[in-house]
Amino acid sequence: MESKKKVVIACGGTGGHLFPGVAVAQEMKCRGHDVRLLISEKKVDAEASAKYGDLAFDTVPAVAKPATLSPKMIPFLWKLWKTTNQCKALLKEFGADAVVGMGGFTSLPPVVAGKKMGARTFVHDSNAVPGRANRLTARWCDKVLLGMEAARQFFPNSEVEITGTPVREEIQQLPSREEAAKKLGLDPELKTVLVMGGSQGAKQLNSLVVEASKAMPEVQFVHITGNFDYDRVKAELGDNCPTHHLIKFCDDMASVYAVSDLALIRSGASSLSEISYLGIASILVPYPYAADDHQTKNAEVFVEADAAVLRQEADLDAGVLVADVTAILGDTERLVNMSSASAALGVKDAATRVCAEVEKV
Ligand SMILES: CC(=O)N[C@H]1[C@@H](OP(=O)(O)OP(=O)(O)OC[C@H]2O[C@@H](n3ccc(=O)[nH]c3=O)[C@H](O)[C@@H]2O)O[C@H](CO)[C@@H](O)[C@@H]1O
Repeated sequence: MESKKKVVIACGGTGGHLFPGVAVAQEMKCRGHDVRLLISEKKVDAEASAKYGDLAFDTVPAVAKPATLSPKMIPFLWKLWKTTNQCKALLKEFGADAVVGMGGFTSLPPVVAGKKMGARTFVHDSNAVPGRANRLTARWCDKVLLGMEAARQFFPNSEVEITGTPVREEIQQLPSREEAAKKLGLDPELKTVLVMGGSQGAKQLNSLVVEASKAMPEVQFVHITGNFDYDRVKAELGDNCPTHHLIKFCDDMASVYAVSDLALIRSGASSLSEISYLGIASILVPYPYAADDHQTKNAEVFVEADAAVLRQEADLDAGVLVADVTAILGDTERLVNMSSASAALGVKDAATRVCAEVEKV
């Protein structure tokens, strides 16, 4: 084994940053290193980290960058400075050798603190168009680790390694379809569609799926609505849809993936890394307000590989959804081909690759 390292992984703000961070931490721990995860104080981070009691989490304030000319810029810079000092204290107490930032402005202060204290610094970006915080830190951090080749062009002056985006341990080892269906109260025999709107919610998409599913009673839906939209979607669905199952927040994605034949989801990078790891075909509906429209660019990678169908929310109605779902699930050869194309995009050893880079410290 490489010599034991003390590694801080900054991964707060959203599931899309937190779960790849957990995956890196799990692999680091397996390899005998000491790991601390820095997440934000947001409820979403508390909820998402709750089941990983064997990992050590610390919280730091969430830092979100306002528009450059906004008057909120001054309080932002003040908070950034204060949080960076807080991170410096945490890093010093832990004796960190390396800091890995998984993206977002919440991971900026820990990476800055790491740099100032002489630790090795890494940023990982999982999107086709990298986030702004990562583009900023990439200028001086030791190495930029990327989920997708498409993002390389944004870092012409950095040392770059394409590692793929790590996937949590439990998703690497799914239960059987029957076991998972039993756990979730589903029918393992029915063709099943996973619906997931991502961290920013998906009110319109949620409503369209409810309307579409009523026209496809032979298809089973596992629909993760997000905490905020659950009651509204439940009311829209009514009581007569036994094949449409709603989940507020899912802490057992492994079971959900194990029963899913098709994913109808946003194109957030972590969800994409998971469905490609597992070889699941998809209909992708990018979050329309994502920074630099990066979810469309993420989705395009999957569409170009014939692993997915891309639908912009503005062009979507229930009829289009019914047609897409029926066409894919009704054509076994197409479903198998899309699933294989999805699997070909998955990077099975992404966590190992990230750890191997950090171990070079
Ligand atoms: C709106 C927005 O800008 N979102 C961004 C955010 O990800 P965001 O968190 O929105 O979405 P992602 O698809 O990247 O990640 C969602 C993660 O949460 C998990 N999950 C989801 C629901 C649930 O109930 N339980 C659960 O465990 C999924 O399995 C997945 O691991 O950061 C990503 C990584 O930079 C970006 O690609 C996304 O575009």
